[in-house]
Amino acid sequence: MLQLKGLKKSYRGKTALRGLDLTVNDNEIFALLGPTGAGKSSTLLASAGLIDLDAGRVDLAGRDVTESDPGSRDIAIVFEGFNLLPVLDVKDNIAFALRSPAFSESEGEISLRVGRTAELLRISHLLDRDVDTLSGGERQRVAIARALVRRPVMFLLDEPLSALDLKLREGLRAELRQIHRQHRSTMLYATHDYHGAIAIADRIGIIDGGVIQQAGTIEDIYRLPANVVVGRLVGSPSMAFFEAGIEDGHVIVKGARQRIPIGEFGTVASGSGKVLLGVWPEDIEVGSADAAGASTGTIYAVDNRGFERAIQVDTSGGSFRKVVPLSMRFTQGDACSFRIPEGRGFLFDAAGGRRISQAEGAR
Ligand SMILES: Nc1ncnc2c1ncn2[C@@H]1O[C@H](COP(=O)(O)OP(=O)(O)OP(=O)(O)O)[C@@H](O)[C@H]1O
Repeated sequence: MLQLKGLKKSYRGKTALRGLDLTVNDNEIFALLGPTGAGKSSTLLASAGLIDLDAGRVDLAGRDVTESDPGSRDIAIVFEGFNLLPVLDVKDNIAFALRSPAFSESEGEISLRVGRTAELLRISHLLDRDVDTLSGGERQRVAIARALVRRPVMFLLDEPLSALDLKLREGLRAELRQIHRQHRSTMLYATHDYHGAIAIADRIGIIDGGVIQQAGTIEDIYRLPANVVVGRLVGSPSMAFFEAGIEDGHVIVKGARQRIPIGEFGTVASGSGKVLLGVWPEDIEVGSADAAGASTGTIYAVDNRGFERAIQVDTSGGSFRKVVPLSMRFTQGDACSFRIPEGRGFLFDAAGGRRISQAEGAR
């Protein structure tokens, strides 16, 4: 549905996109997950034709639209700021795009479509209200209705839910999925919220530094994370990294007791030298300080979540965060043990951050 090739964009010398490639398939919800300044908005704006690119090509539904103006692209975009028109009431805001010269609908048809869309988003009771009297959540629904009513071939949603409280966010996310199922629409959803991305998306693209670092299902990414950037942006908590070295066919983690045979990581591109050992925190075993054969660390922080505890463990090779059951009664400053089970973990180039081991994480 959408294919971006080699997109480059700088704003007054500040590079936002550095040769970005991305494919969004027909009928999928694709989440663009990345930190602030990663290039998410620029990617969406470029797809919609709202910024001029320095280089690259945008194909929409099999057609090269790189030089086409935004109005002819049949894309609807919902921004974080909602972009509603304060002088119009809700129903005229929703109807706004349908009254443009690109549509030739009668007022009767427009009213019917606005009514149906409002029902879908449960805002029928708000149709006569001025938009500046609405709550943030209501405004967001109106903004989505306004995009949806056009039935575009594709939706671009830029952090559409970040201004809402958790409950509203979860509710609207479920509704977006529902709308997606009913309309079989294609959505590109930009967010910096990991939980939000995995909850809504069929596939995810990890974006940082103006390029897609990795794209795939969340399972694919967990199984074989492409690089350190991906490890740091995926997971909750994200991947743990330990400074390590390869010596005599073993991976030796700085300050730790374990010597892990290199064979456990599959084929490894480099036979010696400094590496980073990345492990999903769920795979790390932690226990009391006296556990036999384990390495030791210190509990730096404990975050009690009522039904579980999130701990941060400092070790000589690096620190990591992990969720443990409440029955593990760690307190700040305690010593603890940690162990990386066999067959878990990935090796990354210490300088460039690229994954150099080939074995999939056994999950
Ligand atoms: N109009 C602009 N003028 C100058 N620099 C800009 C402009 N728009 C974006 N940038 C810069 O380009 C880079 C990418 O910005 P972009 O808005 O695409 O990132 P983002 O991932 O959407 O970030 P956020 O999550 O904060 O919205 C950032 O460094 C940003 O400061």
